[in-house]
Amino acid sequence: MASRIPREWFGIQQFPAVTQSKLHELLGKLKEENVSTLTILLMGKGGVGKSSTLNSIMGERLAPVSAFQSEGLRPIMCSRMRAGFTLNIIDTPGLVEGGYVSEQALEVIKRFLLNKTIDVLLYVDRLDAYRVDSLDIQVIKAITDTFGKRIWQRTLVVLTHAQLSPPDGLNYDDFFARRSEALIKCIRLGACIKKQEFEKSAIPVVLVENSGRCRTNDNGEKILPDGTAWIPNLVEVITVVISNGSKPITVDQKLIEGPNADERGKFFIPLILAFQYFFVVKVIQKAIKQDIAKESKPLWELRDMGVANRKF
Ligand SMILES: Nc1nc2c(ncn2[C@@H]2O[C@H](COP(=O)(O)OP(=O)(O)OP(=O)(O)O)[C@@H](O)[C@H]2O)c(=O)[nH]1
Repeated sequence: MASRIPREWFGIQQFPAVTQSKLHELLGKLKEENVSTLTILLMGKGGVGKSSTLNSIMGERLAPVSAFQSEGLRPIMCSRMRAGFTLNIIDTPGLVEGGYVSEQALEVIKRFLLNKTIDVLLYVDRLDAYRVDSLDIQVIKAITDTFGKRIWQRTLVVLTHAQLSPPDGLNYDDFFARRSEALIKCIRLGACIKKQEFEKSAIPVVLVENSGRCRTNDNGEKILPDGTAWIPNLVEVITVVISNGSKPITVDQKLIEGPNADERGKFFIPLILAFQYFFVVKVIQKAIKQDIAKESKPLWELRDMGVANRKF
C-alpha cells in the first residue's frame, strides 16, 4: 500500500516569526546532514502532557488532550511536511494502569511501531511531581525491555508544567536540578546501565510549558521562567541528540519479540552436559564404588558368600 503524503505543516505559521525562523534554521541544518525525516516518539505515564507536547510542537491541536487519564487510547502518528522535510510525531497511551505498567498498552504501542524507525524518544514526565518511586523504575524497565538499552542514547527527558512555583520557597533551579537528577537516576536503574557507561552519554532534560497561560517574551515566543523560548530550545536539543553518533531505532519483528528463549544459551548445553558427566556423574560413581569396597559386610552376607563358613 502506498504511504500517504503528509500534509503541509501549516501549524508552524502559528508561531511568532522569530520561532519560525529558528525552526527553519534547525530543519535546514538537518537537511544539510541528509536528514529529511524526523520521527519523534512520545512515551511516559498517563496525564503527564504527551499529547499537549505534540500539539505544542506541531502548532495545531492534533492529539486529544484530557485533564483525566484517557483510557484505552491507541497511539497516533501525526505527520507534517515543510520544505521537503517530514516531521512525524507519535503519541502513545500512558504506560501505567491501576498502579502497574500496562502490558496491554505496551503491546498496542509495539504493534503500532512495527516497521517504523524512531529517531528520538521524548520521555515525558511532569516537573511538578515531587518524587520518583519503584513504578517509575518499572516504566523505564518496560521501555528498555521493548526497545533495548540503546533507546536511551536517543532519548531526552521532557518535563512539562515548567511554569511552576517550587514549594516552600525552594529555588527554581535547585528544584529543577533535583527533579532531573532523580529521574535520570531512575532511568539508569530501570535500564540497568552502569554508571560510567551512562555518564558518557548524558541524557538531556528539557523543560516545556504547554499551558495557554505560558509567559511570552517581546517577540511573542512562549518562554520558560529563565526566559528561554522553549519550542526552538526543545527542537534544538532534539537535533543535538539525533546527531550524537548513535543509530535510530528500527522497530522490527525481532526487536518486538525480544531474544528467543529457545535459542538463548543453546551453545552451552553440550558443555554443561559434559561438565555434569565428568565432574558430577563420574565423581559420584567413583565415590559409590569406593564406599562399597570399604564397607564391612554383615555376618549373614559373608556366610552367604561362603566366607563365614570357612572362618568359623
Ligand atoms: N499547566 C500545564 N498543564 C499541562 C501541561 N501539559 C499538559 N497539561 C495538562 O495536563 C493534562 C493532561 O495532558 P495530556 O497532554 O492529555 O497528557 P497525556 O500524557 O497525553 O495523557 P494520556 O493521554 O492520558 O496519557 C491536560 O489537562 C493538559 O491541559 C503543561 O505543560 N502545563
